[in-house]
Formats: sequence, C-alpha cells, structure tokens
Amino acid sequence: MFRLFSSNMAFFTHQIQRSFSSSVVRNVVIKNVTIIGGGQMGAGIAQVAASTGHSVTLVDMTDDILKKAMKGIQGSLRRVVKKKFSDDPESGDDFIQKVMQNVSTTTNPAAAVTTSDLVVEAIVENMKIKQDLFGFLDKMAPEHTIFASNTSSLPISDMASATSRPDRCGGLHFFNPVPMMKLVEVVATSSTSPETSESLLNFTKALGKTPVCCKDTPGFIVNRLLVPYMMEALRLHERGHGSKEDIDIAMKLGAGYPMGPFELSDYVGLDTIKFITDGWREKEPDNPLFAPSDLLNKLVAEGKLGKKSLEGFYKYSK
Ligand SMILES: CCCCCCCC(=O)CC(=O)SCCNC(=O)CCNC(=O)[C@H](O)C(C)(C)COP(=O)(O)OP(=O)(O)OC[C@H]1O[C@@H](n2cnc3c(N)ncnc32)[C@H](O)[C@@H]1OP(=O)(O)O
Ligand SMILES: NC(=O)C1=CN([C@@H]2O[C@H](COP(=O)(O)OP(=O)(O)OC[C@H]3O[C@@H](n4cnc5c(N)ncnc54)[C@H](O)[C@@H]3O)[C@@H](O)[C@H]2O)C=CC1
Repeated sequence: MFRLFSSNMAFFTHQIQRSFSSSVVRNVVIKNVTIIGGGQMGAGIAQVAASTGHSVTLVDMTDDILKKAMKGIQGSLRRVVKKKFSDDPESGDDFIQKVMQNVSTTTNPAAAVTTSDLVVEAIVENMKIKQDLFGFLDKMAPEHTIFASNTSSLPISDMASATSRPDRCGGLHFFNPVPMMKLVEVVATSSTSPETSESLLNFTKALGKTPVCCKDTPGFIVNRLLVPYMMEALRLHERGHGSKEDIDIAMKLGAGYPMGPFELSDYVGLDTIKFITDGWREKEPDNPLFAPSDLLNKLVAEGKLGKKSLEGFYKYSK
C-alpha cells in the first residue's frame, strides 16, 4: 500500500515538476533568432522572422554575400508591400524600414549566437559542413538556445549528435519562396524534447505559417513525394517521351501545379536536387526512385544550377 502511495506520489511530483518546467519553457518566447546562411532560403527566413517582429542576426561567409542577401530581402519586401499597402504606400515604406532595422548581419557566427533563442541553419546541403557548424555553435550558444536545421533531405539526428543538446535540436523546413509559401515542416527526432517541439511550433505560428509535424525520415513529407516526382519527370524527358516545355505545361494545366517540374527544379537549384538524390542513393542504392540523371549531372558539372546562376533547364535574365 505504502509502495503504491509513494510511487503515486513520485508520479504526481514528477508530473507537477514536468508541467512546471514545461510551462517555464513554454513561456520562453523566441525573440532573438540567428540565421546561418544568407542564400535564397536563409534570406527568406530572415525576412519573415524580421517582418513578424523578431530580432534577426543573419550570418554568412562574406560581407558581399550578406549585402546581396539584404538587397534581396528589400526587393522581396517591396513586392510584399505593393500588395499589402496598395492604397497606403507611405505605410509600406515605414514597414520596410522597420523590418530592415530588425535585421543585422555578421560574418562572425560565434558572436551572433551569444544572445540567441533560436539558431536556424540554412547553409549548403552537406552533412559534414552542417555537423561542424552545429558542433562549433554548441560551444558558443547559451544553454537554452534551440538549434534548428532547414535541411531538405539530411537526418536532423545526425546534426544533433554533433552537439551536447540533442533535446534542443529539431528541424524547421521552410519552402521556397519563404515569404509566399505557407508551410513549415517541424521535425522532431527521437531525442527532441516536447518543449523544444512546442517552442518550434509556436515560432512557426508566430511567423504566420502553418506547421505540420514530421518524423526525422528522408525528405520528411513534402520532399519524399516531390523529389521522386521531379526525377521521374527528368527520366521521362531523357527517354524522349516529352519536351521539358510540354512536361511543364502538362503538370501546370493538367495537375494544377503552379510550376512544372523543370521550372521548379531551376527555382530550387539543381545543385540542391543533386545533393539530395546523390545522398539518398548512397543509402538506398537499389531504389529506382533515386536513380541518377545524366542530364542533371551534366548541368550541375557545367555550373548551370538554375535561376540562381541564370541558366539551368532554362535560361534567365537578371
Ligand atoms: C523539384 C523538387 C525538389 C525539391 C528540393 C528541395 C526543395 C525543398 O526542400 C523544399 C521546397 O522549397 S520545394 C519548392 C516549393 N515551392 C514551390 O512549389 C513554388 C511553386 N511556385 C509558386 O507557388 C508560385 O509560382 C510563386 C509563389 C513562386 C510565384 O507566383 P506566380 O507563379 O503567381 O508568379 P509571380 O507573378 O512571379 O508572382 C506573383 C506574386 O507573388 C508574390 N511573390 C512571388 N515571389 C515573391 C518573393 N520571393 N517575395 C515576395 N513576394 C513574392 C509577388 O506579390 C508577386 O507579384 P509581383 O511582385 O507583382 O511579381
Ligand atoms: N533551395 C530551396 O528551394 C530549398 C533549400 N532548402 C535547404 O536550405 C539550405 C540552404 O539552401 P539554399 O538557401 O537554397 O542555398 P544557397 O546556396 O542559396 O545558400 C547557402 C548559403 O550558405 C552560405 N554558407 C555555406 N556554408 C556556410 C557556413 N559554414 N557558414 C555560414 N554560411 C555558409 C553560403 O555562402 C550561401 O550564401 C540547404 O540545406 C537546402 O537543402 C530547404 C528548402 C528549400
């Protein structure tokens, strides 16, 4: 009887402590956000976080890249306010100014994380480089800081294993273009604590996005379906069964997609798609969904990476 009572007491005490500690964690509102990588995704995430009142530090390797990122954010904000403040352009200008004031830039990641509540990693899709970054930042960031990766395809748990805080690591997978796309996949590994997941979910809602919860499986939900579709479109074209233009028109007008698979691949970046499929093929060499494409390999080898290099499947002007 006593044993039952004491184990019940222990259970209730644990529950009380748990609800107390999780409510404390829940009350930590993410305010200071550090974004590592100011490319197309990092700049977009910085823009949305700054637009929703967060204090953002954007980190990249050179000042020139950061200048380009800030210019991109300003250009994208202009497109947003043109719609949002269509009958009040002065308020639109004020909004842009306020948002830009919420973003600072640096090439020093160690300094950038010292007051950070959340770090969002959006650098190149390479596990070794991401692990090195996570391991380094782990030593620099405060105890409470949550680390999130925007990876398209790599296991979050492998990045978390480079840190001493796997319970405070998770995935925040945004979609391109970040200011327009409503979804964020919130990824929990088997080590991610419920409090971390909840903080990440709350953060995505504060950004005005719709989160879905994902397990730490290859491609989460969207890319596990989108990447095989895109590779199948490539193979269809390589077999000579359709021009890229016709395949794009077909999927837009026949399936209601806003972009066809070749347009979307150029938009995302052919190097990123190659990184993803090469990585998945290494793990599942016999899976025909991840079979290589000569055309994709050739374009990437030629530096034709899509819209960002002004040529991929199609040509683009600045
Ligand atoms: C291949 C799969 C492999 C996956 C590999 C990894 C990738 C990932 O991990 C996950 C991903 O992100 S997958 C990609 C997800 N994104 C998509 O599917 C985008 C599909 N496209 C669209 O939704 C529209 O074309 C879109 C919204 C982009 C543009 O809309 P429209 O087609 O109507 O064309 P526009 O005339 O250019 O734009 C209309 C208005 O939208 C606003 N806008 C667009 N881009 C913007 C941006 N970047 N910033 C701010 N506002 C923007 C804008 O109001 C624009 O009007 P204008 O400014 O007057 O042009
Ligand atoms: N392109 C897309 O549509 C999407 C990409 N992603 C993922 O987001 C991540 C970034 O992708 P993108 O923005 O497209 O790439 P990107 O090539 O446009 O930008 C990457 C940026 O990271 C910087 N960088 C690289 N290593 C760094 C380091 N150690 N420290 C600081 N900065 C560093 C680069 O200088 C570059 O500016 C990748 O993991 C990708 O898989 C996720 C969703 C969509």
